[in-house]
Amino acid sequence: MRQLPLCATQILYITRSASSSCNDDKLLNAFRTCLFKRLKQQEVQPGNKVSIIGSGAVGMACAVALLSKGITNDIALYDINKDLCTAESADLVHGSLFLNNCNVAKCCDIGSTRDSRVVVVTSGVRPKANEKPSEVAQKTADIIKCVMPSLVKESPKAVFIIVSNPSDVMAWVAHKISKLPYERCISTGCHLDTARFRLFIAQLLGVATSSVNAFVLGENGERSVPMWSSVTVGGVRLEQLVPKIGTSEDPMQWCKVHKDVVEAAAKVIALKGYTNWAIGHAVADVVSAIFENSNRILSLSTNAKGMCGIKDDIFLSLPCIVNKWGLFGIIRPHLSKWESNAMKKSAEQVLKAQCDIKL
Ligand SMILES: NC(=O)c1ccc[n+]([C@@H]2O[C@H](COP(=O)([O-])OP(=O)(O)OC[C@H]3O[C@@H](n4cnc5c(N)ncnc54)[C@H](O)[C@@H]3O)[C@@H](O)[C@H]2O)c1
Repeated sequence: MRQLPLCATQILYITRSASSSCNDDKLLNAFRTCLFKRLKQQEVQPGNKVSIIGSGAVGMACAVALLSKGITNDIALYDINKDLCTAESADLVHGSLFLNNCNVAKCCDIGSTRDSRVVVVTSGVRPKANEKPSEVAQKTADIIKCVMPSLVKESPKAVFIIVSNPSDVMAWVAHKISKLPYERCISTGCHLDTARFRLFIAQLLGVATSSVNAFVLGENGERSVPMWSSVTVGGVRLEQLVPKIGTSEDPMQWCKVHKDVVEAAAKVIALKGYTNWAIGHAVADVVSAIFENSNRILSLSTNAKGMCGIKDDIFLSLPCIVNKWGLFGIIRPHLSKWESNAMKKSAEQVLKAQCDIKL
């Protein structure tokens, strides 16, 4: 039996009073507080300019997804490798006729990213053979530390989406360096892991990916947490059919689906050296949720302190309400005992990686 959160007790108290109904303001406010933590709303940059930092495989996949889906027609590319940046922007802008008359500016200096509505940070390094993950993380953190102050100076009201890996730790580095408010400094976190999770379940069941409702939360990596207790297909909770779903006691061993999610990127990297297309679409989806002021709920990495029993300032994926302000709120997940333990391990993993970074 899961414990009721404090605000749920408050709801019970209010409903005991006469004539309360679900459109009662007091009751609704208590209910919203129970469901999600609300973040602040601050002035944001108008327009639809998206700056992409890093014109490598991921940066360009983001650009192509944003342009081909018509999410923006105004992109600025910035990369320390000026030739690559010049070539990629020219190659894309040659397709302007087919891409909403798009403008793809190459930025020889960070100044050209000025007044971006969204800044997508993909600059990083690819791991060399035998290089430790902590070494790659430190090199990437040094890049984030180097670019963030100027990016924020040029676009102080932009929403920053950190994609560079390890993305939870890099979003924390970006926040520490920039002091941006949490609602405007996020990482794609487990948004792609969630998409893969929904896809793999859908493939097994023979239904559309969009008809599987599910979330992967926690660390973006091996310690991500599949929310088996809330997976629904056509309104049916899978846990009702397989009570121990996802755990070691599950006779159907659905945990293999999550193993596939965790190993998905490595399998692609083993064959082509990197992943880019799916993350490009995941980023474009987050940007569209912002531009459309959609209030859609996506699994993004944000400061998780105070949620799910987490006591440290760490970035982890939680179901986030996304709108024009960036993050509008964070859903308070109701976790099973198994999920709660897994979240704790996820948090420990991120904290350990974070402590290894020299800021
Ligand atoms: N979050 C996710 O789910 C996810 C998925 C895939 C890849 N990634 C990460 O995205 C990042 C980029 O991957 P990639 O395959 O595009 O790598 P890449 O090597 O192809 O591109 C990285 C680019 O960053 C540029 N760069 C380096 N230092 C810079 C600086 N100081 N300023 C501007 N640009 C700089 C490089 O010149 C390079 O062009 C990596 O950290 C990767 O691990 C994250």
